[in-house]
Amino acid sequence: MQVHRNIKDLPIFRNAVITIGTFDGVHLGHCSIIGQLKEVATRVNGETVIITFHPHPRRIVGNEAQPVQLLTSLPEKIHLLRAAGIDHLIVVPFNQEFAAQSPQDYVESFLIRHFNPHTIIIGYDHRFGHNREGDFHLLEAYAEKHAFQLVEIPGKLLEESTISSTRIRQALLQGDSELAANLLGYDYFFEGIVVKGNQLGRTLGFPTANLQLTDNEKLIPANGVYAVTVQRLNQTTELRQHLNGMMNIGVRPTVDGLNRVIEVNIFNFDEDIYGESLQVTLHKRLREEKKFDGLDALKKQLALDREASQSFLAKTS
Ligand SMILES: Cc1cc2nc3c(=O)[nH]c(=O)nc-3n(C[C@H](O)[C@H](O)[C@H](O)COP(=O)(O)O)c2cc1C
Ligand SMILES: Nc1ncnc2c1ncn2[C@@H]1O[C@H](COP(=O)(O)OP(=O)(O)O)[C@@H](O)[C@H]1O
Repeated sequence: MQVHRNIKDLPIFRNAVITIGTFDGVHLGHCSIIGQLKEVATRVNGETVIITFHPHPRRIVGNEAQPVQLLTSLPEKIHLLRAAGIDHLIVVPFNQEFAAQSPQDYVESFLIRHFNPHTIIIGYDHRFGHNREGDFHLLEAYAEKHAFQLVEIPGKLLEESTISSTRIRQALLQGDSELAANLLGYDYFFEGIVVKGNQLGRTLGFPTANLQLTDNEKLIPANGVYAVTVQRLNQTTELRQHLNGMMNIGVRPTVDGLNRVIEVNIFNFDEDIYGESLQVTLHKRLREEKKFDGLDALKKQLALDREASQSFLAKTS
């Protein structure tokens, strides 16, 4: 897959079969659109082209008090789309100027001029241009004159599909990581750098790597204890070491209850990994975070959590 970030420097596409969207999460709903894109491209001997925007448009033109938290960082999205077998990904820098284009300019000066589409596959509710005034009907008006095919993803399919980035975000925020995984088609993951905590973990017999997420727009799932796998990247060899563990997301009411932290205890592991980067995949939420009556009670629970996590991971690996 070729990734293009400069609209002014695009190749000439062969029968571009295009879809447009933010594709946050690259979930199963997105995958069915990608399947359709590939099918058409094969039939017309064309290339599959996805146009996406970065930053997320809702971060630029949205008026939400809480900025939208994302399921995938840009590098993760690129990785997932590459794995899905797309030929070209165009990452359009989304800014006020791009958002302010009239819908007519968007179609003529952006879509047609730069992509000369053979086919555009788009949801019936897709909106574009200033104030999201452009819609499917406007594209239809251009289709004949500029000789491109317009394929509508039927509204019925979109409405009946229970898969949406919003629903997956809600599932993760409510602690339903299994539902999220069923809709994503993979287990949710994030990446972080190991930072110093208050060095209490090792005295409990459960050292925990405290993580600072690499991408601060990434969604942090609900507080609680999770069975996880960890990928540790060896910077020199670029090999990934796969490890099992358990993770707590929360404020640790037993010890301080102040800041929200993400911390992972890795099983059968004893190395100093401060400053390293870990990718953590959530496999199951085991329980809520609780306030224990002292550190001994917490330690006993951690031993039970380790058993629960190990037995869950043994079943799934
Ligand atoms: C799997 C796991 C579950 C945890 N569950 C709780 C909990 O329910 N309540 C709590 O107060 N702290 C919980 N903790 C956090 C511990 O209090 C924390 O790891 C300990 O204070 C060490 O902190 P440090 O890494 O800053 O040294 C949990 C930690 C892990 C790794
Ligand atoms: N099994 C393990 N799981 C997680 N971290 C470990 C483990 N063994 C050693 N470590 C190292 O110890 C650190 C965690 O120890 P801890 O006492 O909890 O300190 P901190 O409060 O700084 O996180 C990790 O950042 C890592 O460098």
